[in-house]
Formats: sequence, structure tokens, C-alpha cells
Amino acid sequence: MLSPVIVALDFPDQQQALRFAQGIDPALCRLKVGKELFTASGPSVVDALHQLGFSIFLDLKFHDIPNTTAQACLAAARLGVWMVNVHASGGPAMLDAARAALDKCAKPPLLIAVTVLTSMDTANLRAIGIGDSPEAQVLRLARLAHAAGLDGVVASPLEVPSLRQALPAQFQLVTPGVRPSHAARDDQQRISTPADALRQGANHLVIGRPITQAADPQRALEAILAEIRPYLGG
Ligand SMILES: O=c1ccn([C@@H]2O[C@H](COP(=O)(O)O)[C@@H](O)[C@H]2O)c(=O)[nH]1
Repeated sequence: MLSPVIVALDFPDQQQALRFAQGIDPALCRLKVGKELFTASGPSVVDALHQLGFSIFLDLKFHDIPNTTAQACLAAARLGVWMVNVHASGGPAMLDAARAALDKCAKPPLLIAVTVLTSMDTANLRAIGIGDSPEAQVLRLARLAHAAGLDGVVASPLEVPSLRQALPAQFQLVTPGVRPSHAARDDQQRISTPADALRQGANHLVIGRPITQAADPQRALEAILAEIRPYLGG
């Protein structure tokens, strides 16, 4: 079975990202290219990581009017990435447009919707006018994403049990906010350990700083894989 770990490559430039990637075995994880690295380096970093043998989650979290979002998803698909994402809070018309655009591709990437950022808690939600709990808001947005035919959602591991109960088994659950028990929480609010996230039914674990900032990243990755091995299927 493929590793469920997606390492978040949050580096300031291509050179540092590639230096890191060259020290990691592509059989052990996928990589996530986010806003910092893509803004600094552009599509060339995706090409270079593909050449090293990695599958790429392009985490640009598109959130715009339907046409702009759809065209951005198409541009991402042309890079040959494995997964792309949009914000579910862009609403049904935006989600439908993104889905329709990617359906025109011969080999579309997985299309995933971000629900509530894992850095947000109840107080943050209230500050932007949402009185519901993170769990209720995640579920509402995940249902929208599912209704629009998306392949899954990004949510914290804490919402995985209710998502698994409410949505079909093939709906992909991608969870950042994953922290080995010894690791710092950083700016994440809704967290759990890699083993707990998988045990609850997450498909993919997005993990950045606990691996990228480790003294020995390959060893940190291998330690996480050893912790989750009992919970891997097949
Ligand atoms: O809700 C979300 C959506 C995306 N992210 C991204 O995941 C990584 C997490 O990195 P850590 O260093 O493990 O905290 C980061 O690239 C975020 O942009 C998220 O954390 N939460």
C-alpha cells in the first residue's frame, strides 16, 4: 500500500525544497507544494519534484468566482499533479465549476475541498460570523463538497469520525493538524497524533514541520511510519 503521509514542503525557495526532497525516499511519502513554495518558485518546482519521483499535492486552496477557480484547477491539472484543492466555502457554484472543469481532463487530479482550517478553533469561527462548532461547520462544508462530486475534503483528524459516519467510505479525508506526541503544536489548533488520525479513518496525513524541521527528516518520517504501521490496510 502507498504511504498515507504527505510531507508539506513549506520552504522559501526551490533550492531548499529540492535539497530536502533529495534526502527523502519517494516510496515513503507524497509531497505537498503550498502557497509559499509555489509563489516563490512557480511550476518549475513541481516539474523538478516529479523528476525525483514524487506525487504532488498542489495545495493552493483556490477560492474565487466559479470561472476563475475552474480555470485555475485546469492550469493545475496541466502540471500533472496528483491532487488539487479549493475552499468549500466558495460555495456550490464554485465547487460545481471546478468539478466540471476537471471532468474534461483525460487524467484529472483528485479534487479536494478545504473545510475549516486546522488553525481555527471555535473562537476564530465566531470572529468571522460562524456560531457553529468547527465540527458542525466541517460537516456542512463536506456535505457541499460531496454533493458537488468532489473526491474528498481537508479537515482536522478530530472531525474524521463524524465525516466517516456521514459520507461514503470512498470519500477521501485529508488531515493536516497531525502532530506526533512529542512535537510542538505550532499554530495548529485542532490536532491529533498520526496513529489516532489513521485509526479514526483518515486517508492521508499532511505533516510539515515535525518532519521538515527535524534534525534528520528521513528518520523523523520513518519514525512516523513505524508508529502508524499497525493501522495501515493491505
Ligand atoms: O486546514 C488546513 C489546510 C492546510 N494546511 C496545510 O498543511 C500544512 C501543515 O503543516 P504543519 O507544519 O504540519 O503544521 C501546511 O502546509 C498548511 O498550509 C493546514 O495546516 N491546515
